[in-house]
Amino acid sequence: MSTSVPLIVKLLASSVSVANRAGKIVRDVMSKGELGIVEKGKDDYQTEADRSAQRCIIASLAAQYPNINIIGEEDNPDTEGDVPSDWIVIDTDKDVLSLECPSSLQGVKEEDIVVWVDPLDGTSEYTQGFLEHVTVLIGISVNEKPVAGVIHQPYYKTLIDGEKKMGRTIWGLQGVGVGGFTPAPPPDSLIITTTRSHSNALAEKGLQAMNASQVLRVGGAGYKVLQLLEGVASVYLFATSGCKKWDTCAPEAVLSAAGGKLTDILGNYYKYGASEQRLNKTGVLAAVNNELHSYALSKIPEELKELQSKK
Ligand SMILES: Nc1ncnc2c1ncn2[C@@H]1O[C@H](COP(=O)(O)O)[C@@H](OP(=O)(O)O)[C@H]1O
Ligand SMILES: [Mg+2]
Ligand SMILES: [Mg+2]
Ligand SMILES: [Mg+2]
Repeated sequence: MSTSVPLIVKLLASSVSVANRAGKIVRDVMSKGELGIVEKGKDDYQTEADRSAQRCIIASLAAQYPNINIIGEEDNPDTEGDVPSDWIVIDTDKDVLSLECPSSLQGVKEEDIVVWVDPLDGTSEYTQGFLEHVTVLIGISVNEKPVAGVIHQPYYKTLIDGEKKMGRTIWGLQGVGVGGFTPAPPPDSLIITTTRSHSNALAEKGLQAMNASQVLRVGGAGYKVLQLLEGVASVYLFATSGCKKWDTCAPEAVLSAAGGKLTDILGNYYKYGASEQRLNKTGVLAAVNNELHSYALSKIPEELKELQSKK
């Protein structure tokens, strides 16, 4: 049966299943309490959860899709050894597997795809106990465009028949929409969501220019995009460099499948080909619809745009 499922749909269904497994790894590392923190650079950390979740995701997808280029955030010195067998997930999410593939994506081949993996988005928040901000991101791009993605939130709590369930998985597919949660309209006033742990003078300049009624400072690109989709914030602004392709690929795919838009602060889309530079040099501006995105873009000072484009 699965041979008749178009590649993009099957890959998205695999990504949902493996993101759930990676989320469990993220919770298990925290429960054990041995985070194994490594400082990669200034304000840039990696934990055992980042390393293990990435090994789980890449090993699982590479085993099933050998010709897809999969790029993960972490340089894993320990990828050489065997990945534990219970980390290799070959299940596919049944609901996603039954989605109708849009005609524009039906002929996609493994060679056309680049998958961007952020095994743990919001590492600073993870180490500081802001666990709700943490997400696992798997972004699927075709010919440089994010067309499908998964945002898994390992610490999201729900009660099902009186029983506590941990984690939820949100997916998006171009031309189909989003699933795994209920989107909500944006707030009535302008509420901006932005970085909690990576601000600088340029980022603050951008925020000031927005003249927002409220600024929410939270961790992770995945969580900020969830706030847009759930009507908690109107605009996500990070008017400086620092985010990378693995931070924005899945969030952009999910947001655009829901009718939203994620660009740099000049209003240009990022490209997700394998040879693109990892750094999103010119910042992030995102909103749940084009109108809010254009409004926010019009408020960014020209001087700030010029400064960023020259960097
Ligand atoms: N100056 C910087 N240096 C390193 N990473 C940065 C950064 N600014 C943003 N990022 C990365 O972009 C993601 C979202 O950032 P923020 O939470 O500050 O909005 C985080 O991903 P990771 O947690 O996956 O590394 C964060 O590390
Ligand atoms: Mg990181
Ligand atoms: Mg990240
Ligand atoms: Mg990360």
